[in-house]
Amino acid sequence: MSDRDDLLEEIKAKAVVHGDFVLSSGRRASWYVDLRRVTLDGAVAPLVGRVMLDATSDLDYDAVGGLTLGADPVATAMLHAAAARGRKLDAFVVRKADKQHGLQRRIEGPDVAGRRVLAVEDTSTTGGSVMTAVEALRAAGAEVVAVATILERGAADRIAAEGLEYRHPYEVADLGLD
Ligand SMILES: O=P(O)(O)OC[C@H]1O[C@H](OP(=O)(O)OP(=O)(O)O)[C@H](O)[C@@H]1O
Ligand SMILES: O=C(O)c1cc(=O)[nH]c(=O)[nH]1
Repeated sequence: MSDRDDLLEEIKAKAVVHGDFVLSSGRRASWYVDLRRVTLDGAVAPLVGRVMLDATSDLDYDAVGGLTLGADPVATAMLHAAAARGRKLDAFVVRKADKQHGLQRRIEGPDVAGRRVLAVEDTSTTGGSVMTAVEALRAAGAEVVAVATILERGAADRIAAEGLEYRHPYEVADLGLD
């Protein structure tokens, strides 16, 4: 089995939940994929990092992150997987709102200004969250080379309309859901 196959089995076993849910966008859905249950699982997080690095291996970027909270463990998993492969990859966290005290930074971590960065998510439904991160990154002077999410749930058209490359190792059909 490949890393991609192994991670898919972990997602199906641990993250898919059926019920009546309100999504981030306010839409309702009869199923939810709680990817935090895999991205924060100590046995599975290294797999997340490798799969996301493999899905973006042809892209040139040296920092990765997105809108807190779902994006954070994805970014750090990639950082550690890259380190295990002998590659330095920084991570960053985009706050949902400006911080009012301390250094008042919207984007935490090593500076992204002038750098080629990858904007990540755990899943994207409307693309609203990841585009919030993209806008904050551009405002901070970063060049966003692409968007990458573990599971594409419906955001592909919006991300394409923004002229952004979009990588996602899995889509809804892979989970047997629609
Ligand atoms: O493509 P979208 O319509 O924006 O939906 C996807 C977003 O929803 C979830 O986060 P949520 O807003 O629940 O917040 P959290 O990451 O802080 O848990 C998920 O982690 C994505 O960030
Ligand atoms: O759209 C969302 O808010 C959403 C959908 C989903 O399947 N998982 C998740 O964490 N958020």
